[in-house]
Amino acid sequence: MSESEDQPKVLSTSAIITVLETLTDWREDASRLVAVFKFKRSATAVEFIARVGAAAEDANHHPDLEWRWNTVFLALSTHSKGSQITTLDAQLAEKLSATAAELGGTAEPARYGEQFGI
Ligand SMILES: C[C@H](O)[C@H](O)[C@H]1CNC2=NC(N)=NC(=O)C2=N1
Repeated sequence: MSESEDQPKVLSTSAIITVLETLTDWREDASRLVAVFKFKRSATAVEFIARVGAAAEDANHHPDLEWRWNTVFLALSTHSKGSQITTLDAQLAEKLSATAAELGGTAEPARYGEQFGI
C-alpha cells in the first residue's frame, strides 16, 4: 500500500482550485470532483467503465458512476475522510481523464449538473 493510499490528505478550497487548473475535465460539486465523458459509441463507454473499475481496484478508491448510453458520469470523494475531496481523488481523476482521452472520449461540461439525479 502506498503512502498516499494510507494517508489521503483533504484538499482545502484553495488547493481544490489549484488542482482544477490542471484537471480541466473536472469540477467541484457538493464536495465531490465530478466529470462527464462522452464516447462515440456505447461500447466504448462500456470499455471505459471497465477501465474505471480496474483503476479503482488498483487504487482501492471507487468513484460513483452512472452510465447513460455513450456517456459516463463520475463523482469522486473520499468516504473515509467524511466524503471530502482528497489527494486520492485528484490522483484518480487525473488517471481517468487520461483513460477517457485514450478511448477518444470528450468532457461534456454542459452536462455536469445532470448526474445522480441532482
Ligand atoms: C476498506 C477500504 O480501504 C475502503 O472501504 C476504501 C474503498 N474505496 C473507497 N472509495 C472511496 N471513494 N472512498 C473511500 O474512502 C474508499 N475507501
